[in-house]
Amino acid sequence: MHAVVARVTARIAERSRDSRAAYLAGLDSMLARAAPQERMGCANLAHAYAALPGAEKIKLMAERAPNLAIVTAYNDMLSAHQPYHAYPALLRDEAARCGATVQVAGGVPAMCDGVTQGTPGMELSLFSRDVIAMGTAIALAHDVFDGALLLGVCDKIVPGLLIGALHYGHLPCVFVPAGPMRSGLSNREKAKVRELHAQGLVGRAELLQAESAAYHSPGTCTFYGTANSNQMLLEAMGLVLPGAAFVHPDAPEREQLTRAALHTVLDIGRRGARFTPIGRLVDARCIVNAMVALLATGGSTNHLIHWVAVARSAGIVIDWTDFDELSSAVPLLARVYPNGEADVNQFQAAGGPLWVLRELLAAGLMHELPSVHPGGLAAGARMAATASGDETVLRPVRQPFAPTGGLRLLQGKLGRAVIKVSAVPEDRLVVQAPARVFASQEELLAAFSAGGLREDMVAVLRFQGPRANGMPELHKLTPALSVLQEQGHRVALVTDGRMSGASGKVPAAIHVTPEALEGGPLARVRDGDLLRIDARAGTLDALVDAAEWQRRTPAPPPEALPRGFGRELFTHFRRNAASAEQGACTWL
Ligand SMILES: O=C(O)[C@H](O)[C@@H](O)[C@H](O)[C@H](O)COP(=O)(O)O
Ligand code: SF4
Repeated sequence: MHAVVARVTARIAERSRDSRAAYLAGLDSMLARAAPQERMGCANLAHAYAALPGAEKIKLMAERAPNLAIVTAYNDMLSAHQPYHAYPALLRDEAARCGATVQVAGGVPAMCDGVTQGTPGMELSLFSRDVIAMGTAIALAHDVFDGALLLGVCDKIVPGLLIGALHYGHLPCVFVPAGPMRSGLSNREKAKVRELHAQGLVGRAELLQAESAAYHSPGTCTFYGTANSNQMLLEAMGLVLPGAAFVHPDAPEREQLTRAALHTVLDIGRRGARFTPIGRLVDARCIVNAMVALLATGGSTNHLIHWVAVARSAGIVIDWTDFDELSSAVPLLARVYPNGEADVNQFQAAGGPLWVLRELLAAGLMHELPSVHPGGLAAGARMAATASGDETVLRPVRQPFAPTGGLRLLQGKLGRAVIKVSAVPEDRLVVQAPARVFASQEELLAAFSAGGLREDMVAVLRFQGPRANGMPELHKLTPALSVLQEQGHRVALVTDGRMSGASGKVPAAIHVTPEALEGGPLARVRDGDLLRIDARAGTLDALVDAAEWQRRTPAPPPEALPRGFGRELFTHFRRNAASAEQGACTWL
């Protein structure tokens, strides 16, 4: 085991000792209970089974057949989730063949960040994660289940399902992916058309044509953003069938993998050969494996928030210093857009998540752990080829793209922040320039369209944190900032908001904590202040005289509270949200 990985794991386990012990005690008390048929009232059972066909009622009542919950995030709005419409029938059919039953225990909402990007709806996005977690708990609260199949792929949906399922840690759970769409217009070509449009060089019709050629059918979008990072992290945690993530929705193997997921939940159930409740599987080592996989692939910055919340749901406490320390030892093995030209289909063809696991396990950078698959992570990793299928996409640990991971911690006078370095050109890892403060992304884009930004600048967008407006992704800024960068200006973004997992090539210090609304230093920044983002040194500073800095009165937050688009319904989420570094949890 690599010394840094061992040290960080030990520190996390020690820090989490009491909370993890309390979590496991709760899990064991749930396991100690009698079967639902004894433990629950007759009316409860009758209600639970009322809609089942007669034969299945008998299976459950008389034969005590295993009954599995399906928690589904199906809707037609996420291309990645649209295939799920057919999954319950498929799983029901497979369960009947195994003498088991399945019930759709509940559906959870799923927001497509691509649809809401740049719109007020994006201010519900982060908190939808906790709504999904609550929905998962509501589904599993029917409490007549021997295991769960979790149907979700995208950004906040996998974290939300995982957070909810971990609150039922006594259950064996398996994630059931649906796969990516085939490659259309490449992500780089799509980004180019966006930049031309941002400069007024192509019209809306041409832009729409390009976007539609990129996003063209059912399946996950092909950039390595938050959704596809979710798949890599689920593989690293052993919560999905090995190699299941990136098989296309319409491939013949997809149905086999979905049916096999049902067998797997039965195998790891209490009557199966390898009882593996999710709450025991997800321990400090498992969380560290996810962190390592994120760093080794330059995954989404959103997981520096979501996986803190996931870990906490299993009684495990992690922070950005843990990520940063691991990043110093974990090499960058993958270059998938926005970290390179390739898309997730080329990533899969080059060896995919299993190849990454194989390399990281062999190098002692990942813990060899049990998984939902017989033989654990190692057995899954052995399914990968021994050599990379394309060294422009996947490289071995002995010859990585970079000796350190794709995400870094920044800290200094402006607070603590994170930056994705794997997508930023080498000569942009340090940017020192005058601040330009904007009240909103719209204001910045208007200034860009008016031609007012042709200069070196650090754009500061504040009051975008969890408690301010729900911490939206500000990814619509990427084309404009990219154009400025390509014109030779030294530009960067500093914000207490988020960026998309698909953002990348412009240096961005994001998730700044404490957020401006909570007295964070960003509120003291003025136009013209010299700011410095140094991703090499890991610093984020305002080069302003200390006395002057202290004298300053923090800028006031925007008067109007977020209203419309149902944002009023999330007032208590904003009020209760923990900091980004604490996972922006709204339930603590
Ligand atoms: O974190 C992510 O990966 C993003 O939220 C992603 O899910 C979102 O859809 C982007 O907006 C897609 O990128 P475009 O907006 O560039 O299409
Ligand atoms: S990856 Fe993003 S844009 Fe694509 S379906 Fe998922 S949420 Fe929507």
